[in-house]
Amino acid sequence: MPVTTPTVIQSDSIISPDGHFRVSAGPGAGKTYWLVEHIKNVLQHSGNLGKSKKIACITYTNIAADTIVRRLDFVAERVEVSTIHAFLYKHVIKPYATFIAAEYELNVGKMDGHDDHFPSGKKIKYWLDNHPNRTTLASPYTYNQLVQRPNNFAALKNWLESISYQLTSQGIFIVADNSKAVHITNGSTTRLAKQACLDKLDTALLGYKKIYWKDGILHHEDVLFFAHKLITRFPFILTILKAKFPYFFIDEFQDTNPIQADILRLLGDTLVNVGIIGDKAQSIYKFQGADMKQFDDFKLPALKDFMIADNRRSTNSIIDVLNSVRSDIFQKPVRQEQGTRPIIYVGDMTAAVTAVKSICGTSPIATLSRDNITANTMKRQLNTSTPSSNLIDDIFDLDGDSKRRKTVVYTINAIELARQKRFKEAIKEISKNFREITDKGVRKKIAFLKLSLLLSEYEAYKSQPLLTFFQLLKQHINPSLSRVTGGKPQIFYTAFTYEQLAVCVSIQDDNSLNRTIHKAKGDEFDNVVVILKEEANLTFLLNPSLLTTEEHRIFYVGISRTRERLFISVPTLDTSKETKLRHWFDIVRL
Ligand SMILES: Nc1ncnc2c1ncn2[C@@H]1O[C@H](COP(=O)(O)OP(=O)(O)OP(=O)(O)O)[C@@H](O)[C@H]1O
Repeated sequence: MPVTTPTVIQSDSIISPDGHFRVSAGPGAGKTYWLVEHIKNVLQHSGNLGKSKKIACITYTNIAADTIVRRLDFVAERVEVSTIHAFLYKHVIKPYATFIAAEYELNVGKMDGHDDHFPSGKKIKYWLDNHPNRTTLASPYTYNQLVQRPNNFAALKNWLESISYQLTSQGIFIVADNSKAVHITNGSTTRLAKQACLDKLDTALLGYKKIYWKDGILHHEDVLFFAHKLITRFPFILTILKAKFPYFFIDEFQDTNPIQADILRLLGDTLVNVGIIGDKAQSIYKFQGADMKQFDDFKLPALKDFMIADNRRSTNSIIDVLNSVRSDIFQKPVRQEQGTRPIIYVGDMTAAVTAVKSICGTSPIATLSRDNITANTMKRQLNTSTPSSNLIDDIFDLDGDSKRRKTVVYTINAIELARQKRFKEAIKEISKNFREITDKGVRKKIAFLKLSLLLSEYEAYKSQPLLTFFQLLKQHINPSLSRVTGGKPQIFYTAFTYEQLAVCVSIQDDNSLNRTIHKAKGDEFDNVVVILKEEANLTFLLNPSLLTTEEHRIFYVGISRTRERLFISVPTLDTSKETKLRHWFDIVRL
C-alpha cells in the first residue's frame, strides 16, 4: 500500500504543478481525463518550462498516445507523448548508442527502430557454432542433436525467444526462462534439461543477442536494457533529459517494467517532477515483465498520493458488477443512470454476438477476447471453424524452409495491417522481404507496390488454400523461393486457407472493435461482449481474487470497458452457479 493516506480528488481537480505524485483509481474513474487536464494546468502555471522545455507523457500503447495527443489539441506540441520504448529510443539510444556500441558490438549505422524478437534459425545455428561450451555439450544434447533434431531445435528457439533482462541491486542481467525450453507437437513434449543443456548454453546469452546487434537489429526489450546502461554509465544523459523534460508523467503505471521504473527513479531525484497514474487491479502484462507491486512500491522523495473514488464511465448496473469483484475499493457512480441489466449468454459465441446485435441495433459493439485467435475470428466473422492451434506458430514448426515461411508470415502480417488501414506499419512489415535492397527509398517504393498488388488480389486468394497465396508470393515477391513439393509443408499449405492463417496474426496496437482484452486496455465502448472460452473463466465473478490472480484482472479489465451495456458469452454454465450470477446478470441459454 502507498505509505501516505491518499488525498481523494475528482477527475477535474487541480493539484500543484510541482512535486512528485501518484494517482490511483479504479476503471473509468477518469485517470486519463485527469492526466490531460493536469498537463494543461502544468503548461499554464508552471514556472519551469520556459519557451522550449517540454512535458514527457508516457503511455502504454501508441493508440493511447494518439488519444492523449488528440485530447491535448493545440497544446500537444509542448508535450512529447509516446510509449516508453519510443521515448527512450529517440532520446537515449539514437543519440548516445555509439558510446557503448563497441562493447555490445552494436551496428549503430544499421539501427532502424526496434522490433519483436523472433529467433532466427540461422542466427541460432551461428551462435551454437561459436558457443564457448559447444564441445562440452553431452548426449542427448550434443551440438548435432540440438541442431539436427527438429524438436530440440524448436525447444531451443522457444527458450531463446523468452530472453529478457532482469534488474537486481547489482545491475541488469540477461536471462532466459527455462520453463519455455519446451516444444509440444502431436501430443509429445520435448523439454531441454536444465543442468545437462540449458546451464551450459546460458553462459552466452549476450553473445546470442550480439549476433542481432551486429546487424543493427534491436528488440523491444533491448531498448530498456541499453537505455538503462547508458543512463547509469553516462549520468550527463540524465542531466540532459532533465533539462529538456522537467515533467515526466506515466499513465498505466501498473504495467511498468522494473527497468523502466528504475529509469524513472533515476530521473526523479532532483529537478524533475515525476507523476505516475494507474490501477493495480488492472495490471495484466506480467508476461511482458510488468510487476503490479511496483505501483504501490514506487518511491520518490515527498511523493504525494491521490486517489479518485468515482466511476464516470459506466451505468450503475455495470458498476455494481465491478464493485462485486473488487475488495480494495468501492466505486461511486457519477452518471447515476441505472442502465440495462448485464446479460450472460450461454452457448455458441457467434450466436451470442447475433443476440447482442439484435439488442444494440446500430450502436457499435466491441467483442473482447482473451486470446488473439478468438479476437481475429470475431473480426473476420469467419464461417469456418476457429483453428485449434496458432497456425502461425505451426508454420514455423512444419515448414523447414526458413526463407519461404518467413516470406509468408511477413506478407500476411503486412496485408492484415493494411486492411486495418495501418499502412505505415504494413509497409515496414512487407519490407522485411526486401532487406537485401540497401537503398531505403527504393526498398520502401517496392514494398508499397507489392503490397498494393497483393491487396488488389485479396478476394481471389483469401478463402483459397495457402498454396494459392504462396504461388502469388513466388511470382511477385521472390521468384527464388523454393516450391512446396511434398511432405509436411505440402500438407500444411493445402490444408489451411489464407484466412485461417490470418486469424492467427497478432497485431500490435489493434484498434478495431474486435480485439483482445489486453489490447482494449485504457479504451471504452458503449457495448461490450466479453468472450469467455470456458465456464471456468467465470471464477473471476464467482470467487474473485483480483489482487492475486492475473487472469481475474484480465477479465475485470474486459468488463470495465463498457459504458452502456455489458454482455458475457460463455459456452456452458452449470445451473448450480446460476443463483449467484443472477444477482447481477440475466442469464440467457441460446
Ligand atoms: N471530469 C470529467 N468530466 C467529463 N467526463 C469525464 C470526466 N472525467 C472522466 N470523464 C469521462 O469518463 C470516462 C472514463 O475516463 P478515463 O478513460 O479517463 O478513465 P480511466 O480512469 O483512465 O479509465 P481506465 O483505467 O478504465 O482506462 C471517459 O469517457 C472520460 O471522458
